[in-house]
Amino acid sequence: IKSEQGRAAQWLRDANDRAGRVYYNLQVARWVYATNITKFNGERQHNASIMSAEFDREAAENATSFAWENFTDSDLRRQFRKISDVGSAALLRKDKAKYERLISLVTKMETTYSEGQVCDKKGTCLDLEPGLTRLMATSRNYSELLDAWKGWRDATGRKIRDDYKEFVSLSNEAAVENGYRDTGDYWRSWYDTADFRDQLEQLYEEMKPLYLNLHAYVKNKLKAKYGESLFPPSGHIPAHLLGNMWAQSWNNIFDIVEPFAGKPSVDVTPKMKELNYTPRRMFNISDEFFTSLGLEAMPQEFWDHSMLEKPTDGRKVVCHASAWDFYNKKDFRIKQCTDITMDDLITVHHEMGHVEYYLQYKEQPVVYRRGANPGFHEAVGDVLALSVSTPTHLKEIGLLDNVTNDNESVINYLMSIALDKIAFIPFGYLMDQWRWGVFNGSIKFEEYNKEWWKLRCKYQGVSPPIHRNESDFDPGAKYHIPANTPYIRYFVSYVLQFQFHEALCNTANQTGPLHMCDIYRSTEAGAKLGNMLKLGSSKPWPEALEKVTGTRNMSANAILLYFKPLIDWLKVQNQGQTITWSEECPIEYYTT
Ligand SMILES: CC(=O)N[C@@H](CC(=O)O)C(=O)NC[C@H](CC1(C(=O)N[C@@H](Cc2ccc(O)cc2)C(=O)O)CCCC1)C(=O)O
Ligand SMILES: [Zn+2]
Repeated sequence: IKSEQGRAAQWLRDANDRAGRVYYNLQVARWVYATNITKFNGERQHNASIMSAEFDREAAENATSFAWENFTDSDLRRQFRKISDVGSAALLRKDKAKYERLISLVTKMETTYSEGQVCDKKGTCLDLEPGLTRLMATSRNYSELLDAWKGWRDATGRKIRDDYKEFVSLSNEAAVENGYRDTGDYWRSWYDTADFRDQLEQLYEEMKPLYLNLHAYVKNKLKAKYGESLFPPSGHIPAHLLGNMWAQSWNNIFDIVEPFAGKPSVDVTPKMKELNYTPRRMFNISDEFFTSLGLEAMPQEFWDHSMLEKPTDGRKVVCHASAWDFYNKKDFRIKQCTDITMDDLITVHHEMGHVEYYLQYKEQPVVYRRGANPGFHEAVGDVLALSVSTPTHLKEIGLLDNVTNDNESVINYLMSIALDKIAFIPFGYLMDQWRWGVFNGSIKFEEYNKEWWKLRCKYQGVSPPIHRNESDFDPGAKYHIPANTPYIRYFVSYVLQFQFHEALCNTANQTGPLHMCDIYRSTEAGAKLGNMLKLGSSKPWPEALEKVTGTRNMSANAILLYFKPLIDWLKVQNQGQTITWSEECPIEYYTT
C-alpha cells in the first residue's frame, strides 16, 4: 500500500498542476466576459466552462484507479475525496447537452440581471449600480421608491422565472448524478456538519430577540416619517422603505432612525466626497490595513489588472462586485463598480478579504485553495471592516473630525453597525431556506413567489408594498439567484466574523468594549489570522476556527456581546410596544 500511496501522491501533484492551468484559463474567460459582455465573450466563457468541467470529470475518473479510501495518509484521502466530488460536472458523464444547457441558463439569467434597467416616464433609465442603488439609499419619496422597487423586479425576476424552473431540474439532475439528494444537499455538504440546519436554526433563534427589537424601533421611526396609514396592520414594514433594494441592510436610513441627533455623524460618505476620494484611494486604505497586520499586500498584477470602477467606454459589465483567484499564484483581481460611499468602502474591504485569503493559501494544492468552509471566505474582509468602522479608526484615517464616546454616541454608533449586521441576519438566513425548499421539491414552481414572500414576511417582517402574484418572481431580482451563488455562507459569516473579531481583539490586547476594538497594526492578531487563512480547506473547518478562537463551534455570543449596550437601550425604547408581527403576510399583499 506504501508504494501505491507514493504513486498516488505523484499523481495528485500532477493533477493539481494541471488543474491550476485549466482553472486559470477558465477564470480568464470568465473575467473577460464579466468585464465586457458580448456574444463572442459569452461563447468563449461557455467553452472554457465545458473544458474545465471535462477536466474535473476526467480527474475524478482517474482518481478511481487508486484505492484511496484505504490509504493511511489522511491528507491523501482528503485530497482524493475532494477531487472525486465534481459538482454539476457530473451531468457531463450522463448527458453533455444537458450540462451545456445548465450552464448556458445560468449565464443567460445572470446577463439578464446585469443588463436590468428601470426607465421613468421621461425615458431616463437607471442601472442597478449606481443609479437604483443610490435612489433606494437616498430617496425619501414613498412612490418614487415604489416605482424603482417594482421596476427592478419587472426588469429582472419576471424575465427569468421560466429559465429558473428549468435550471432547478437540471441542477438537481446533476446533483443526483454526483451522489446527492438534490442541489441543496450538495451545497450543505461543503460544511461537512451533520446537524448543520439545526445549528443554523439555533443561531437564528439566539439572534432573533435583537432583530425583533431593532425592527420595532425602526418601524416606529419609519411610521413617523412616512405616516402610519402606509403600514399594514399586520406589523410588517413595506419592503421598499429600508434604504436597500432587498431590505437586507438598513444603514442608508440611519438619518431617519438616528437615536441621538446632534452627535458627530458616523456616516463618512459626505466626508469622502468632500476629500475627493477616488476608488483607488479606497483600495489603498484597505490594502494598508492588511499590511499593517503583517498580512500580504496586493501584488502588482492586482493593481494592473483589476477593474476598480464602472467603465465609461460603453462596455457592458457585470457590476456586482467580485474577487478573483486565477490559480497561478500570481494573478488576483477585484472587479467592482466602486461608488464613493461608506457602503462601498466596506465592500472594498470585503472583496480584499477574499484576495487576502487567496494570497495566504496560494501554496496549497489547488484542491485546497478554498475557504475552510464558504462562510470563512465571506468573513475575512468583514472582520477588518469592523475595526475600520470604529469612530477612532475613521478619525485616524481622516474621515472623522472628532470622536465623542459618551453613551449617546456609543448608541448612535452601535445603531449604525446594527442597521447593517443585525438587519441582515433574517435575510441571510431565508435566502437559502427558500432555495433549499425549491431544490428538495417542498416549494413548487406554482408557488415560488408565494413561498418567497411567506419567508420574507415570517423572518424579516417586511411585506410587499404592492400586490404580488405568480407571474412575478421576486427571488430572481436578487443577484445570487440568477447567478446561482449560494447564500447561507453570508449568514455563517455574520456569526463567525464576530467570533474572529473578539478573538483577534484579545490577541491585540484591546481591553475596551468589543464594539470599540480596532486591531489596526496588531501583527500578533495578523499572524493568528494569517496562520488560519494559510490552511485553506486542508483541514476540517472546526480545526481552523479553533486556531483563531479556541472553540470548535459557531456561537452567537460574540455578536450579542458586541451589541449588548444597544440591546439594553432598545428594550427600554420598545417598552410596552408589540415587537412582533403576524407570521402571515398582510392578507391583500398590498397597502390600500
Ligand atoms: C469569482 C467569485 O465569484 N468570487 C467570489 C468570492 C469567492 O468566493 O472567492 C465573489 O467575489 N463573490 C461576489 C460577492 C459580492 C458581494 C455580495 O454578493 N454580498 C452579498 C452579502 C453581503 C452584503 C454586504 C456585505 O458587507 C457582505 C456580504 C450581497 O450583496 O447580498 C457584493 C458586495 C459584498 C460582497 C462576494 O464578494 O461575496
Ligand atoms: Zn464575499
